[in-house]
Parts: sequence; structure tokens; C-alpha cells
Amino acid sequence: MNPTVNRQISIIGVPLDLGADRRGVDIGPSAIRYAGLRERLQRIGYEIDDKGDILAHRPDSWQVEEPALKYLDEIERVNSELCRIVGEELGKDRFPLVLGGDHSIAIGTISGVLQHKKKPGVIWFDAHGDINTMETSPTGNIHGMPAAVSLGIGHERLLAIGGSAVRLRPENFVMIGIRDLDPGEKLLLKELGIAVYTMHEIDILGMAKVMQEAMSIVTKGTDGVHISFDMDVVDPLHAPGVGTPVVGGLTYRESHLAMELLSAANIVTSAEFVEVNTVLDHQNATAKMAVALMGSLLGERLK
Ligand SMILES: NC(=[NH2+])NCCC[C@H](N)C(=O)O
Ligand SMILES: [Mn+2]
Ligand SMILES: [Mn+2]
Repeated sequence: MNPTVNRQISIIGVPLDLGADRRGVDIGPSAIRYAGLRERLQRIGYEIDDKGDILAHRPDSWQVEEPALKYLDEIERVNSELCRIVGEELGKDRFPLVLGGDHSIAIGTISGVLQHKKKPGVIWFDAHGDINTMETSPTGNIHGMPAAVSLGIGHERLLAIGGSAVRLRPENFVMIGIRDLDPGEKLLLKELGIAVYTMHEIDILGMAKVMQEAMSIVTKGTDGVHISFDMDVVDPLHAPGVGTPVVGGLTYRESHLAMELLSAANIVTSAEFVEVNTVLDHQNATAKMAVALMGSLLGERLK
């Protein structure tokens, strides 16, 4: 293990599925723990504090009051709590490792990061852009909006989480593995000038080169790097247990290579792995894949 990497990890489970508006990712944190996360990280040499789960209250019926911004109340509450805990753990100089849950939890994780870091960089691994607003979203599902919120664009109640006026800077934000963008997302990404490495760029440049460029973007003038990893960035062949699978994703080795290069660069200060859907999974394969990726990100070596 790289000796300068923070040896203390705080695991935070967020079994929230309201942002995806379908069941299954609520069991994600359990599935990831069951796949041997703690033992795996201890073997690398980390001291682990598992903070347990931030529980979400399920509505009595899945009847939606605000169809353009589904389950806003509860998603706001859970993310505020997550923000507080991530901020607290970073304040203790620990590494927050957040387990989803749907990707709306990135709103809480990143606003928590922003309690401590003024200029963090973020690498967003995803098949999707998750940069919709309630105006551009085709679904009203908040898990399609967290990147926009983190950059300061979206509903005022989501923007108010963490009470921080500090936002991510688009010039330190990178997306990798993208292959399914809604029309409004394409416009906004262009407008903000965000570096987007779609599968096309990965095919042409290769993952090593993509990571080299991405890492230079997220370290330029920043005081930390957060990894937001949506398991649907990986090809459904290796990660079938996700709610919104898209063919043509990262191979097993491309995903691991990205994590290994991040580990070698020793720049990552927090991470989240989201969208493991156990109902759709095959024998917990996607949770196992998530744990293996966390191992590579946090210092496991092939030799
Ligand atoms: N975190 C995710 N899996 N997001 C999928 C988003 C899909 C679609 N773009 C939407 O806004 O609804
Ligand atoms: Mn996705
Ligand atoms: Mn996502």
C-alpha cells in the first residue's frame, strides 16, 4: 500500500432507492458488505470504522406527489444526513467510503466533501451523465440529476443541502465511460465545457491515456479528489445488477486499470460506489465486482 494514503476508512451505507424510483439498490450496501468489503480492506492494511446505514423512510405507497422531482422530501433528508457524516469523517482526517444506494446520494457525499475541501476535483464514472434538471429529465428520477446539483444547477432544495455556497468547478470535473445522454444533458455538458470521455474516446485513446488526462484535470489547483463510481459504467457482462444497464461499457480490465492508476497516483480522498441492484444481480456478481474495484482503488496490487 502506498504509505501516504490515509489508513483510516469510514464506511457509510446509504440504502436509498427513491432516486431510482425502483426497488433493489436499497440492498446495495448489505450486498457489498456481504461480498467481503471489510476483510478485503483490512487485508490491504486499513483500519475500518463501519458507520452503518443512513436509513431512508419508504413512503406508504409509491405514489408520487411531484412527478418532475420524485420523493424530494426524503431524498433531501437522507442527503443532508450523509453530507453531515461525510463532513465529520473528513474532519477527523478519515477516508469516507460511501456505499449506495442510488446515485442521488452523490449530492450528499459531494456536499459533505465541500464542507472541508474548497476546490475538490471529481471523476464521475458512469454510463450516464446524471446532469439532468427537473426541466430536462425524462423521468423525474433524482438519480439522474446529482452531477448538475454538485455543479450548482438544479432545484433550490437540492442546492441547499449542506448549506454551502461552495460548488464544484466544471474545470475540475471529469466524466468517464459515458454512453447514454439525454438531449438536455448534452447541451449542458457543452455549455459548462466539462471534459467527457465517452466510450468512444476510451476506445480510441485507451484507458491508460484517458486516466492520465483525467487525473491532470482533477488535480489542477485542487485540494482533494472524489471518485463517484456508478456500477453501470462497467459492461453489463460483468455488472448485470444495475437498474439502468447500457451495453458497450468498460471491460473488467479497463475498470480495474482505472482504479489501479488512481491508487498509484495517490490522489483520492473520498469515494462512493453506487447503483448495485441486488434484485437484478446474478449471485451478487455486481457487489463482488464493486468490492474488487474498491480493492484496486485502495491499493491492492497484482504482484
Ligand atoms: N444514476 C443513474 N443510473 N442514472 C440514470 C439516469 C437515466 C436518465 N438519464 C434519467 O435522467 O432518468
Ligand atoms: Mn448510470
Ligand atoms: Mn449514475
